[in-house]
Amino acid sequence: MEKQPRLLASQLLLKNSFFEVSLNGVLLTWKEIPTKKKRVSGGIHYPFKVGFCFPKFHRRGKGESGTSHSVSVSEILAVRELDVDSKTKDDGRWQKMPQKSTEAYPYAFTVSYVERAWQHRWRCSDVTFHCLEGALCQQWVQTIRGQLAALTSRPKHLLVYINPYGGKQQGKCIYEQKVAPLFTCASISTDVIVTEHANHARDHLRTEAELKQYDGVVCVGGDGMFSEIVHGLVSRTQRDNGVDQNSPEEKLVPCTLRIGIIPAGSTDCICYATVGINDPVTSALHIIVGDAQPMDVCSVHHNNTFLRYSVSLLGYGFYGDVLADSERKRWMGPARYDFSGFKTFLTHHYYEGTVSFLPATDILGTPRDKTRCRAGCFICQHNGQLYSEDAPEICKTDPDVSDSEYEGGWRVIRGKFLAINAASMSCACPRSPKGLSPAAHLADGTTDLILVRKCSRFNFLRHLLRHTSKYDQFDMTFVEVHRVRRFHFTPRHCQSDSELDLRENGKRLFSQICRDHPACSCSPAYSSWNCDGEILPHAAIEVGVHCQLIKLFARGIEEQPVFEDLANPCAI
Ligand SMILES: CCCCCCCCCCCCC/C=C/[C@@H](O)[C@H](COP(=O)(O)O)NC(C)=O
Ligand SMILES: Nc1ncnc2c1ncn2[C@@H]1O[C@H](COP(=O)(O)OP(=O)(O)O)[C@@H](O)[C@H]1O
Ligand SMILES: [Ca+2]
Repeated sequence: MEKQPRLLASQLLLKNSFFEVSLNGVLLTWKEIPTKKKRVSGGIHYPFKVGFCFPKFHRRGKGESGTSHSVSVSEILAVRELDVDSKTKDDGRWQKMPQKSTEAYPYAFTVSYVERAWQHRWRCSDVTFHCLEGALCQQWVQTIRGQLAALTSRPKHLLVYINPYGGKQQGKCIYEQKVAPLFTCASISTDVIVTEHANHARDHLRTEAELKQYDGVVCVGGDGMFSEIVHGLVSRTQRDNGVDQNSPEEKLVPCTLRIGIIPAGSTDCICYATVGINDPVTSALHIIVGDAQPMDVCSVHHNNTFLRYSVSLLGYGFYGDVLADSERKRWMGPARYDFSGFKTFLTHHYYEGTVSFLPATDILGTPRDKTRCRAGCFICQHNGQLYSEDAPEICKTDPDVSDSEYEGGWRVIRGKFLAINAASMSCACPRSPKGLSPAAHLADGTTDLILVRKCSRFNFLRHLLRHTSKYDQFDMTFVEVHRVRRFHFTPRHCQSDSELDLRENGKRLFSQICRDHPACSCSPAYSSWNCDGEILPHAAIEVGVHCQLIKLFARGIEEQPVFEDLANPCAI
């Protein structure tokens, strides 16, 4: 096969203007040639001259010499030659072209590329260049294709799971109308499974799927569906490597396949916090360009028995109660969380228990930082390396808290809590764009443990509302936050091993008591844990963070200085 040059430059026609079009292996650039200088090079290409430095991302500008655009080759989705025969056809696109141009420049190719739109959205744009000669047109197509083929991080074959009942039950339609056409455009082949029941995707991944043939797994659904994929992939990887998930101390083996999330759920917090928006087209484009974002995963155990993994929120008290209540209202769709949230806020239950945790003192960053985890995050890179070197788990003690004790580097806090939340990442979502722990990191090997102690309804409301404003939700006397590597929780009235199953017995018991005593303002002894949108069957749990156990087709939220909220920490 003829070797294609890496550098290519020609004068080509775009709409009704001539452009200097060049490709240098990194960027495709087209720059308008001022009208009076318009001429046709007749397809001669010449060595590319780099006279100025292009910015990293696609950019459009208008200088004295006309508009100029540049697109990173890594963000080109596809290139296709326009069929010469079709050019004579009477289709709308060609009708808009002046007759003279189409006749004079009968060969054309179209480049589809990523364009950045508002609020972290990505869109697919097309640009069509017209040439005088077929050979030149083909050379452009071949050269661009060659450079795309050299991008080894791009997936070619994907396994797709669709939850048809997630969110507003639009999963199938979203995939077919918005995502599949983009995959086809980028020559990605897929095997699609529409799930027939809960845990279908998890069990298929864990036992049946022939994973070797795929470059990634895509889930179309919400956080619960993503959680299924994580459980399937992580369990499969541990089984294949002979690792016992039941041992809380075991170091888990990272998964090699990346996971893509096409948001079609109710909260979509994992998608939102890793891409910056819950938008199916944006997510599809991140998959196509082959992005990779490592992520921490928490393992949750009860008495040395594995319960579940968590990637976003582990919440006891408020968020556990919201989830437990909302599960009975699935028919409401995403609005069930607003309804149950309001109801749970009014019940204002607190729960007694002991939280012990191993602070992550040997890392960069704290939960009160003003800096945020963003694309290319330095803290995640730094702490990730720290963990990969098997750093010893020795932590300094902090002598500053009256009701806490130290036990071998662990801190122990007993109290009455309205909420205990562990956020392994910010948990930003459309309801709270800054999230439960705005400074948490996606891949630093820690989780932010937020303890909200018993306080008045008014104060709790202030705390909740601060999740939706620029004010610091941790800057309140009844709230504390710790960046930890492990933690345990034991409810005060903890039962022995043959402990009651919370869902079956505990809830019934306490709701019964309260129904029998409607005037009683006491709180039930147990809440439940909300683990990425699933209820855990036990209240007493042990949690450990596994640094960068999985990878997503994402890159973290890209900086957008214009939209950045430089929060003023003044309290209301
Ligand atoms: C009175 C105003 C209150 C505003 C409080 C806003 C805080 C919102 C923070 C939400 C953090 C959600 C973390 C993600 C949890 C998901 O895993 C879970 C399951 O999501 P899914 O149904 O699978 O999409 N959703 C919920 C609400 O528990
Ligand atoms: N075909 C199916 N039928 C019923 N439940 C399913 C199906 N596929 C997946 N699920 C379950 O639906 C739950 C919610 O899915 P998810 O996609 O997260 O939507 P939502 O964000 O609305 O909760 C998940 O726990 C998942 O296990
Ligand atoms: Ca983390």
